[in-house]
Amino acid sequence: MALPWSLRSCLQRPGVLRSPRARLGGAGGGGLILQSLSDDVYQNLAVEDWIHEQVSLENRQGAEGNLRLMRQKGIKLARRRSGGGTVYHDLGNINLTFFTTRKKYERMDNLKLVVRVLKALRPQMDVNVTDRYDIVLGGRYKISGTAAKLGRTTAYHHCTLLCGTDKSVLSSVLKSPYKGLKSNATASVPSSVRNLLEEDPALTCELLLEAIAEEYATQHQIDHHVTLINPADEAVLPGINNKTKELQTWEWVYGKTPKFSISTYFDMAYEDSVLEVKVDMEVKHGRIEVCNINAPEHWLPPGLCQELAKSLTGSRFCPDEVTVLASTVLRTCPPNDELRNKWNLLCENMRMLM
Ligand SMILES: Nc1ncnc2c1ncn2[C@@H]1O[C@H](COP(=O)(O)OC(=O)CCCC[C@@H]2CCSS2)[C@@H](O)[C@H]1O
Repeated sequence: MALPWSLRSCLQRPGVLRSPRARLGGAGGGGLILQSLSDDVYQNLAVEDWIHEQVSLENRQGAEGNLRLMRQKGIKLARRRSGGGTVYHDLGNINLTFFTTRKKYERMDNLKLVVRVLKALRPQMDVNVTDRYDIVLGGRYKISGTAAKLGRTTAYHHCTLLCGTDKSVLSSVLKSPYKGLKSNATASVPSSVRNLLEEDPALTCELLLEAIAEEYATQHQIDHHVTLINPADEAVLPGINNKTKELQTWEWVYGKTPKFSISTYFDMAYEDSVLEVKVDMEVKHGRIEVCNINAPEHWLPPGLCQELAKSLTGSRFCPDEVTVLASTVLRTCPPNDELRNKWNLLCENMRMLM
């Protein structure tokens, strides 16, 4: 079974995520090509899970990307259940999911199908599958990334296909703002990316989806008909909305983040001076386990820095938590306007770290 889909802008970490347009093609015997009507990453990931789990039962990921920029731009963060690195999705990116039995799971065959379609559409186009299952254009520009999930008896392989994605957003949100970030998480492998539309403006997502579905049907000798699915339709996919909700929980999106540490500093402009603040944090499963904040002693009493560090310890690595904790600590602080201004400035800078 094959499922193509695209997503509204979002960043997808391994271990979760997805977007709008989707189709799937069936494997062996009968087969099916589905296309998701939704561009919501959580709904589309839920459909994948749902389909995978219906056939059998049976994953880890990193803390990459610029979360602050994503919040500013309204880009959602999702975690998928498969492996691989962090990828960016928007409506200019096609996602294809190939569901098979575990025995018939063969990523190279699926990717070759996509390459065959591209070569049939544009014979001059130099597209190849690399040994790490990327599809590259001109020998170096990535147009597709791959990830997979293997169950006991079933499996799925999914891949992206960059058609007309906003590359400047892609590269800016994937760049970590932390200079001193260390983690044992599986790191992404950054590549130079390219859109198929840059090669030929006629290669739209619609045209590509149609051609891939057609080739899939021919290769698997199944009906060419593409079945549209609504990932909110409980009648067709019982339990799907709970799955979608689960994929949106803090516990799933952030709580599964492997341990990482940040050792950084920021400069704060206060009146006529610039102050350097040093911050060290260890974060496990999305919660701050160790926190040290060092601001110049002549500027803010060390006790106040320690108070903030203490209250952040054990809390979620999330700017909203800083706001709540900061106002709680502020209530115990002497009613001194200068001190309060400095405190607010420090807290705002701590928020911006997250
Ligand atoms: N959408 C998209 N397509 C292709 N390449 C991308 C994309 N977004 C980012 N990148 C580039 O790939 C690297 C990460 O490469 P890396 O090889 O580390 O990870 C992947 O490719 C994972 C692919 C997951 C595919 C799933 C299929 C359906 S939903 S998500 C990143 O730093 C960018 O340079």
